[in-house]
Amino acid sequence: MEATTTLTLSSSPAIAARRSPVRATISQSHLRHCPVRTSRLHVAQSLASRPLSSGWRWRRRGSGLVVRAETFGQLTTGLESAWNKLRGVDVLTKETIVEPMRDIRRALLEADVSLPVVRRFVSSVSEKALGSDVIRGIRPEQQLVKIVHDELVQLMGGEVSDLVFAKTGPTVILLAGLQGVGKTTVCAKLAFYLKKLGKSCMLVAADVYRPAAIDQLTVLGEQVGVPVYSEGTTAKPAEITKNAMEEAKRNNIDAIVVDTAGRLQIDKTMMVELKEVKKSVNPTEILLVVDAMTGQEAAALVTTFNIEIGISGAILTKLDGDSRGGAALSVKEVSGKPIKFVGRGERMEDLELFYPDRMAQRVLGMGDVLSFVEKAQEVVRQEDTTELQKKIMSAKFDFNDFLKQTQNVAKMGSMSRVIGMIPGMNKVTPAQIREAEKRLAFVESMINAMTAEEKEKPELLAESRERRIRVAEESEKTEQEVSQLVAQLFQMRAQMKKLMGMMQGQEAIAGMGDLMDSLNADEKAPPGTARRRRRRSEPPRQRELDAVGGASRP
Ligand SMILES: Nc1nc2c(ncn2[C@@H]2O[C@H](COP(=O)(O)OP(=O)(O)OP(=O)(O)O)[C@@H](O)[C@H]2O)c(=O)[nH]1
Repeated sequence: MEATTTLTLSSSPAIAARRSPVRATISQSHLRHCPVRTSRLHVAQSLASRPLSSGWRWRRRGSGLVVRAETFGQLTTGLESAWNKLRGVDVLTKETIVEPMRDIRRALLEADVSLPVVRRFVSSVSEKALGSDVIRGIRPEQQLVKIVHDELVQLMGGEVSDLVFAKTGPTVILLAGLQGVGKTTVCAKLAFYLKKLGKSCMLVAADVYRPAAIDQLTVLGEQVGVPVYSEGTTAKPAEITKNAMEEAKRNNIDAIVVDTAGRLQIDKTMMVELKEVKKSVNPTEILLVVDAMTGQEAAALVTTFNIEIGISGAILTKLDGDSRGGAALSVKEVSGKPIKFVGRGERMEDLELFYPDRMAQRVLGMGDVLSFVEKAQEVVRQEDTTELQKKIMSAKFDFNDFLKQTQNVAKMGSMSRVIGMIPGMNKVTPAQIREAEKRLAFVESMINAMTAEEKEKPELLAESRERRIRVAEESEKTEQEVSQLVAQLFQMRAQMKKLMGMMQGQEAIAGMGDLMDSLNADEKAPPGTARRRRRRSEPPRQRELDAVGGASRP
């Protein structure tokens, strides 16, 4: 009997509104020989007897593998092998760039960038590499990285292409796209984005073929706090949109976002309908929503829609999935239309403007500091930061602060996304990210078992073994794990204060307080025996530092 794996096709909230998760058993051999992407969609489709959006998630039970590749991970690695070929080379010549350019070509093709685009890109980079002057102190591989970076930025449109707003009357944003790419979700995300800009917004349910689409839009509209205009499934989309426009004018609404029906593939009816809507309200923006995981196919779709109805740009969804980057790199070059936004998750805040330069940095594994700072500024209020700095400098950083910081990171997006924005962290593997997420949940469970006083005064836990035992019992952890957590907090206090002190030019603080000593002593001594006091200056036991996950050695 062939080994089988049970797949739980858990669905995302929006799909859950339409159908329950689907469970299936599939043979290992079937999974083994299918590339992940195909088997995921193949499995989903064979089970659900209809093509599903790639918004489904799947994971094998037991010792299975959580399938989640990193956006651009493969492309970044492929490009890196190009730079590595230039190690020891002193100047870029026709001969020395042959191998690196072959690597770049292969990396782009594997990222599902269309061949004509790859050919043009490689020839442009080669020309610039050979034409570039040797700059003193700049290594050839650094020169090539810079040339590739600039070419990637140009390939993706050069600069950000923001939403265009109507000069008078409501701005009309018409969304089109195939089934399941994320149009309805993007409608709500756009409303969320417009509200952040201080603009009033109304959603329009013009997808009259799927009653669930109207319900879904209504639910999402409530979630974002914007009205949803609909006339059910009997009226024509053009009529609905026209009436919605009148309603928006009456209520002085700044922008309306129109959700339209998706199809499995482009069909005449869909195009005729979109042309009628366009004629009835003359939209300010017609944006095609495409799934980043469809690679160069997305670029072809944008071209077709642009020829058929004329579009002003594209919105790339599911960039948080295992997209290889081909869509992001191909759309502008193939269709001539810019990507205006990217979706990086299912939450309403997971829609952001598309910055070609930042995307190029991520592709090159340089992180995305600007987005990181913007995200941090969105979730962390200035006064909280000032308050936090004071607490750090007075070594009063407590478990409430710890919890607040972890929650702020969570608000910035998934751990993999936050890490992806930090330069040099692109080497962090999905397994390490999952480990970090697990560790965070583990720590939060212990903190949540503490009393408000203990969170504010961790010294109480350091001084009282009974308290630590109670927290361990309530959080179903061991006393040792609670002790390690408390020890880590004191480590963090010292390191953060030292770091802050160095940044402000102050002297690093003296060693850890007695509390660490009493804590360490407890660890060693069997329960109930007297505590051994340690000298103040003695650094925390290496085991504590190791327990902090390899914290800096004394
Ligand atoms: N991971 C991820 N999922 C997304 C993103 N955008 C949308 N989704 C999910 O994709 C699935 C389909 O989204 P919908 O908005 O229903 O797609 P649609 O194009 O309106 O689908 P139809 O109404 O059938 O045409 C949902 O589960 C969404 O939560 C994204 O950026 N990342």
